[in-house]
Amino acid sequence: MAKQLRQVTIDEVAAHNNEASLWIVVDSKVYDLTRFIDLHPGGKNVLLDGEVAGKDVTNLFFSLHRHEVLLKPAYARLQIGTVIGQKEKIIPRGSGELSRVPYAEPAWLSPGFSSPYYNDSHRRFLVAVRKFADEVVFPDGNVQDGLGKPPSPAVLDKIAQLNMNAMRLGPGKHLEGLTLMNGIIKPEEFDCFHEMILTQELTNPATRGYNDGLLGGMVIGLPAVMNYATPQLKAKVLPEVLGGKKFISLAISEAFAGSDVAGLRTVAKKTPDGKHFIVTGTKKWITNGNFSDYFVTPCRTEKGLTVLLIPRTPEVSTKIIKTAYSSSAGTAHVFFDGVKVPVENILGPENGGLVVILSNFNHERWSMTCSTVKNERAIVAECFQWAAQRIIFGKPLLEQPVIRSKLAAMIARVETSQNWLEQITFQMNNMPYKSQAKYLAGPIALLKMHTTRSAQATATDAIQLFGGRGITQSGLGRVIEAYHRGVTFDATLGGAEDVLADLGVRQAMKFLPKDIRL
Ligand code: HEM
Repeated sequence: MAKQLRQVTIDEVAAHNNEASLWIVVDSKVYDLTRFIDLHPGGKNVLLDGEVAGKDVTNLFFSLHRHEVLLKPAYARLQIGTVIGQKEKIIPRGSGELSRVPYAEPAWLSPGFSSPYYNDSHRRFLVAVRKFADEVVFPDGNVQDGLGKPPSPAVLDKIAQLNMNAMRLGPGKHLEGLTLMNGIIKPEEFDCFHEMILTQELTNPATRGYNDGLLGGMVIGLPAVMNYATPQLKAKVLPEVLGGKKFISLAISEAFAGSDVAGLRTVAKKTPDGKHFIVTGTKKWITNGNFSDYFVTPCRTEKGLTVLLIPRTPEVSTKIIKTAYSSSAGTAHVFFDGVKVPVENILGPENGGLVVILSNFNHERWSMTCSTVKNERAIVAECFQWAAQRIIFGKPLLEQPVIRSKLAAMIARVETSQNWLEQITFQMNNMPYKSQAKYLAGPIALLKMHTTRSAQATATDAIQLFGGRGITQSGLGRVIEAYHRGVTFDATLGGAEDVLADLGVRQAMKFLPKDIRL
């Protein structure tokens, strides 16, 4: 039965001002902290201070804690009543709702703005996905990311039931006949902007490892199966993976070679009867590798590179690699010790695997950029709110011109990234797939380089704004701390910034006419 809350006067609160009975008021709510004094993570003395015990400490409380502290059931139950004549003033964003903080949402969701790229189906879709993320995904992420465990099976099941796995691979034939997000959108309506929304809404700046654990391996690995596997192999693997029953990862990088795929050393040797390959080698930094059932693996073969779909067998073993973010991502070493793989598992042309790898990169980098921009925006909003509520030298941080200048730079960076991302997404919606490899490989590489550089600059600025809180894993700056640690993954996975910068310009050089001069 719900606890009956009392109506209390401010004078009554004031009488409970010592260790024997300690009450406080935060935003019209009366809390009895008597039995909490010794349990308070911030210590006992601060609660017994003459300016705190028996007082309305709303401003002080919010200068030291995130609002979420009061919403946690363990702490919410400390409330015993409300102050007569007062009303709650601090309203958190509800599940599925938009943020009211300026620049916390992209322009198309901001009051008064319109956009040529989005219609009502995108808005409906965003609200449904955001509600699902708020209620199902993020609560799981907050727990599992801390424990270093992959997303819970129950969450992955729900994701699969809504056909989100299929949607995360973008528009296309694989969506035909599926009920998407309980029917909120039809398969034929689904476009790259819906995919962008889905990718962005499932990501959370506070749980970067978990975000990748949420089947990042599938997003970057399964397209190679969809585009290059035999019909028989597709018929077996796609339903298993899209249905959330089996997991897949893209196993390219090795200790010897990262972005330099020509240097790969994993070898696949054909058996004398020509029916199998025997694969030997080690892959490194494989996202989701630790819990994957399938590995999309480029190997050296007689005359080049061949991409194989390698199922987990006793000859395949995996080991977690501890990285700066959570092991939720399942980042692993993958060891192939003489694995027998049928030739039917070749993806794309034998000895022509480079095409498979390169064609995969565009979608991979684009989807990573979607997440980077979303998380950077969330950090801009954290900083805006903090600058408004942090009182220093008697006034809010936001009153300082230097702070407004920092915020201006952050806003300009995220808006630039978002607008470029939308422009490229529009091209993806309208350009035939084959032309995309020709025209978009360069721009997507430069876009990813730009967004991760910008995101890193924002992470650094955010730490300056939050000070020590921004490098602390709990409390007010916990999102900033996690973001700052995780943003380097954005800048590294899918191609390091310098490699992408170089690729972008080299692609443009192909279009530079030889017959022009200044
Ligand atoms: C309902 C009442 C309160 C609850 C449930 C509560 C809970 C917490 C929790 C969970 C933390 C750990 C850090 C975090 O997760 O934010 C904390 C830290 C702290 N709390 Fe409280 N608290 C309460 C009231 C107060 C009050 C009235 C003060 C007044 C000064 C206070 C001062 C502090 C301080 C100084 C810290 C350490 C902050 C830091 O290290 O940055 N708390 N509190």
